[in-house]
Amino acid sequence: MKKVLSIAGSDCSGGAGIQADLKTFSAHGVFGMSVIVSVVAENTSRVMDIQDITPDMIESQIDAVFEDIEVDAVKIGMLSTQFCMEAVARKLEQYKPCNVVIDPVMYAKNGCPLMDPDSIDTLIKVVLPYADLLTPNIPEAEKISNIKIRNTEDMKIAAKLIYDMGCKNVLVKGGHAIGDALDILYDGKEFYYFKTQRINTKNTHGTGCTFSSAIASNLAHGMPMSIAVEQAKKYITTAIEHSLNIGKGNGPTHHFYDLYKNGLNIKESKGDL
Ligand SMILES: Nc1ncnc2c1ncn2[C@@H]1O[C@H](COP(=O)(O)OP(=O)(O)O)[C@@H](O)[C@H]1O
Ligand SMILES: Cc1ncc(COP(=O)(O)O)c(N)n1
Repeated sequence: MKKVLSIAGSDCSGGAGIQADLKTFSAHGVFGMSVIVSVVAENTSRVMDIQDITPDMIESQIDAVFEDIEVDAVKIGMLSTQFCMEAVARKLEQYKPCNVVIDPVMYAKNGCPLMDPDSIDTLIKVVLPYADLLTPNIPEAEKISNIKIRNTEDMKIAAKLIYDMGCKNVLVKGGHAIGDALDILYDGKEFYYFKTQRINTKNTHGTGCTFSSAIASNLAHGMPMSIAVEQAKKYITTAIEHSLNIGKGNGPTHHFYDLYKNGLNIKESKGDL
């Protein structure tokens, strides 16, 4: 069985962070593991409190996994401060895992900040170079590339600028754009386009977490990057189509193993199952 590690924050309401990652791993038939970087008291509407785990404890958790278990892919999510980033980067340098997918989480869907804005330089200089794939959404791509993204051409310019900062592939996600949900992958040579119709729902809590974990799972299964993204796009689209009206804010997406195994072809009604 392939083994995939998530290094991320804990979302007690279950829709994003480590919890979304582990659900996605199970749906993809990989063995999921988790290193908790921050404990976030959040729900579908707001972030109430954040407690960062100490850098020593982050490093110990990563040691505990790597000294014992071969890791086929790593997904990295919320890294709230420079100190968390440096701890994770030290361990990436030490263990040199393959298939590292980094989602540079900055805000929750409800707009609450999850990363200290002063840490952006550390994110770029210390963490980003370890990414086999970096998966910024549009606001994150704007912050990292330092350009304004207004259209597809701007997404491509940002992808190139971010690629030049040292990651091996960049996927600029268009969930925050208007119109079709278009994501653009750049591998330093070519652009690949992944497009679906926009689904009319507010229940998109955890979409970025789920998407990056699906990609990491597919890479662990041995898929080449563009195929891993293509398949993960199908997974996240179906998970959004069947997203759940849980909570008062942005509800979570739906992870359903049979949905994936059976070619994403399910008969159940949409909404709460
Ligand atoms: N309403 C939607 N309909 C269809 N796809 C969506 C929708 N919202 C987000 N997506 C897709 O979900 C994935 C996650 O993107 P995004 O929401 O931009 O990430 P993040 O959670 O990091 O903000 C992308 O593939 C994006 O295109
Ligand atoms: C612990 C944690 N990590 C990440 C996100 C962002 O989730 P997303 O961008 O996928 O909606 C979140 N809300 N909470």
